[in-house]
Amino acid sequence: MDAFALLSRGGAQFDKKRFSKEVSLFNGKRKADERAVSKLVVTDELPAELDFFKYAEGGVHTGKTKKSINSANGKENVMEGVQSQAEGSGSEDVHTMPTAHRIRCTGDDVPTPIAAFDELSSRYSIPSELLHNVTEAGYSEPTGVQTQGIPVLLEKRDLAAIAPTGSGKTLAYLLPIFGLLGAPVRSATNQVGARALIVSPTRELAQQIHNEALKLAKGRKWKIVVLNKATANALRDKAARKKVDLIITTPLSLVSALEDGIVDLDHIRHLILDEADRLLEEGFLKQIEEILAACSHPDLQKAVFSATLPAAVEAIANTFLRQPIRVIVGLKDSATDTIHQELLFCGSEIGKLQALRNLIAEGIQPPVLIFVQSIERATELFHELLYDGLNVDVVHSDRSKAQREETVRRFRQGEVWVLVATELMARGMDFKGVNLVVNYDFPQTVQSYIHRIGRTGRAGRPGKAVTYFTKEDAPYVKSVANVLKASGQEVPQYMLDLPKPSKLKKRELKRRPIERKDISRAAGAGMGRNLAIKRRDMIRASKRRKMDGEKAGREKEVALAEEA
Ligand SMILES: Nc1ncnc2c1ncn2[C@@H]1O[C@H](COP(=O)(O)OP(=O)(O)OP(=O)(O)O)[C@@H](O)[C@H]1O
Repeated sequence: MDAFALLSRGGAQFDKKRFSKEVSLFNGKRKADERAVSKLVVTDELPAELDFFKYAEGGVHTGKTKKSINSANGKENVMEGVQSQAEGSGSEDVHTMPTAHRIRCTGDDVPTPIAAFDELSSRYSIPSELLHNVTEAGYSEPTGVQTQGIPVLLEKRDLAAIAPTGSGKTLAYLLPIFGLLGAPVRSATNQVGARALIVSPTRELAQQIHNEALKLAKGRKWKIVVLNKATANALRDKAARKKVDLIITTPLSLVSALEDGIVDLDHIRHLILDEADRLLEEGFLKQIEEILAACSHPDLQKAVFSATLPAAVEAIANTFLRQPIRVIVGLKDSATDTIHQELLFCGSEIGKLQALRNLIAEGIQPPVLIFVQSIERATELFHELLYDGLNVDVVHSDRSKAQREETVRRFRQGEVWVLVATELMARGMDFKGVNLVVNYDFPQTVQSYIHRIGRTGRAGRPGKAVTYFTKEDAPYVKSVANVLKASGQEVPQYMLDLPKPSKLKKRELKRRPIERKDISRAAGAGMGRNLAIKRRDMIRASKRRKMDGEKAGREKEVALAEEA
């Protein structure tokens, strides 16, 4: 289908005349030679540059047949195939899913899964308005993680849920929370304050969860608050605080609200850690410990959710989960199988830029998300693509909250077709129609790879992910190549034969990304002097315009705040 028709289906409007240049770009009508880029030769054999390892034989790994991107029955079902498997000791209950979901479930007294949302009213007295809102959202049947996760949470059990990106984990915890919150408390004397808490690693994700929660709670008078400066101010009023039912927050916002004494977690009964493996990593762990300590209710129910949960992090989770039930959908730490994945050796930084320009020249379907490893590189690549005349924007943590929100909004609406992003956008963000993810910079961990590419191929839709690597990344390629292999994708054998990185090297990479040549320097390298000067001037002018725009925006914000 035509990319623009596809985007317009989601309500976005495109002025093809005004953006005729971009339209031709995205439709692949622009001649490749106009772009003065040399074509990269994609090879299945070990590139000479990588032969310093002196061991790998070339050839495509053909041990597995490639899975089709759509499910075999053509239904928009997130999961396919039945594969239930016992894990752990024989004393644990193991559920065999009667439906077409690959689920492994361990723990004591595992609740029976649901086959349909309707069952929730008879089994758990879930209010009809809630189920009506589920139907209104277009969810006709529960996804794998929902079939098992929802009853586990409704039976007030602790839960560790690991399910692929885009498989509906948000609803798997929101629906039970609303089911357990009961009727909204209206009388001031009975109000105790927040009874449920959802923690997510980024503001953007917290905001997205908030939007989903509002949709699901439509018609019910629960007070749902996403913590930010404005709401924190409002919560200084004790009476306002008592009215809150559910708080959604990042760890940092919550800890500073706790320190300011404007949030009280004594009555929290349900705590969800979304993207739990990220939250339990160094950097967030201390804050999570503070939050756990502040949730002092004896009946506190805790649940962790993620698409990835490495064993070491799960061990940390198990220190605070009480007799948890563990639900794994699909293969643990694997990519969603509706994503077609490619790994591309580009030789050098110049090669990466050429590869991206080739890809664009050949025609790509927006929306496209491009990941880089740092704020500087995001800015550089953004300016390169802007210079190329693309409808592009950039999002990273150095941009103001208002700018970040606006960029995300415009990307969702289809007003921005290519978004350059840092790791900030890698987790949880639900951009429904993303057709392509490009890992311009090789991800620092396998988990990062899985989450980044998981921005496409969501809710059973097909998607594509291309990952570039250079000689410098070669030591880390094998782990990602194994993810491709596990998802049934074709992988050149030499990638699988590369040596594993040592634990030390992995730790180093996790701490600090690989040093790379600047994108702008790489961009200038292949050009004539005059072209390079012209390019530099254009980028400078665009930076100036952007800074002027941002300054004006900030002044407007201040003026508005003062008016308020
Ligand atoms: N039962 C359902 N049927 C169809 N679509 C659903 C269902 N439940 C959720 N979805 C849709 O699936 C998409 C992905 O859901 P969600 O964002 O919760 O995924 P996730 O598993 O949390 O992904 P990630 O690991 O990336 O955070 C959303 O657009 C959501 O609206």
